[in-house]
Amino acid sequence: MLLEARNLSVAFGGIKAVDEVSFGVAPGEIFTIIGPNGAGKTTIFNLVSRIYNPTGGDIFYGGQAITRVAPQAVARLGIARTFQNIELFDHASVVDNILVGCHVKVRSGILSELLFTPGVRRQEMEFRRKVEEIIEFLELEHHRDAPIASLSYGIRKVVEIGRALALGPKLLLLDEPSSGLNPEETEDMVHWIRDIRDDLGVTVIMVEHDMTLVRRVSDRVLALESGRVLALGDADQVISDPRVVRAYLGD
Ligand SMILES: Nc1ncnc2c1ncn2[C@@H]1O[C@H](COP(=O)(O)OP(=O)(O)OP(=O)(O)O)[C@@H](O)[C@H]1O
Repeated sequence: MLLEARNLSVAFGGIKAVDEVSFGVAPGEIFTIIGPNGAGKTTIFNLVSRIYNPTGGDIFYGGQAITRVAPQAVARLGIARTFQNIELFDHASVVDNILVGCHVKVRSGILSELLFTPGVRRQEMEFRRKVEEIIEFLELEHHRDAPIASLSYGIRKVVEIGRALALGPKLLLLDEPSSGLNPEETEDMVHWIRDIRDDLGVTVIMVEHDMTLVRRVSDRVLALESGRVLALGDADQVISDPRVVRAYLGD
């Protein structure tokens, strides 16, 4: 397994947002977490990306426990994410926003960065090349120099994915990739998610409400309700599970 959660729990003021949740994600899988509002989906992302500390259980990545490592260390290990509400620099260009993603991974000292040593310069060139590759991959050429604020919501979501890819991740966490998108943009998103896995070999875990998207791209699905596992398995099987249908209808 590339990522494994074992009996993962977190409580906020006595409320168990995530309660003894266990699941594993295999390399190359597209794994989706579904569930009604407040079920604990984003909280699981915040636990994996180490924004929250669990109150119980463990998280393993490539067999190594990451339950207590710092968020920056998680990024360096190759776990990247996007957010439910896009978090980009609105007045910077597409190129510059994606470039930020490259810098998350570097550890060159502040002094060598200030002096702009040959090593740093080489690295900067390498980053620029990487950004161009991502821009081409995500077909953002037309928007490369545009400030984020001037772009449609759909394009911004793709840029945010580009920034996450700049980290060179093995695992990509996508928080509601279709939220705020129109049907045409959602259709494009289906293709981006598949291409990221098929062409770049990146394992994807996503949180998603749009069941058409979930069904079309997911290998396996984890359904949560009130912080607990309701169902886990094949996408079609979980989506049509009567307990899952009931949980959504009660939402
Ligand atoms: N930092 C926090 N402090 C207090 N409560 C929190 C915190 N983060 C999450 N929660 C609570 O944990 C529960 C799960 O929230 P979470 O955001 O994970 O749900 P979700 O399944 O992602 O919902 P949605 O579909 O609405 O995004 C909710 O009751 C929420 O209020």
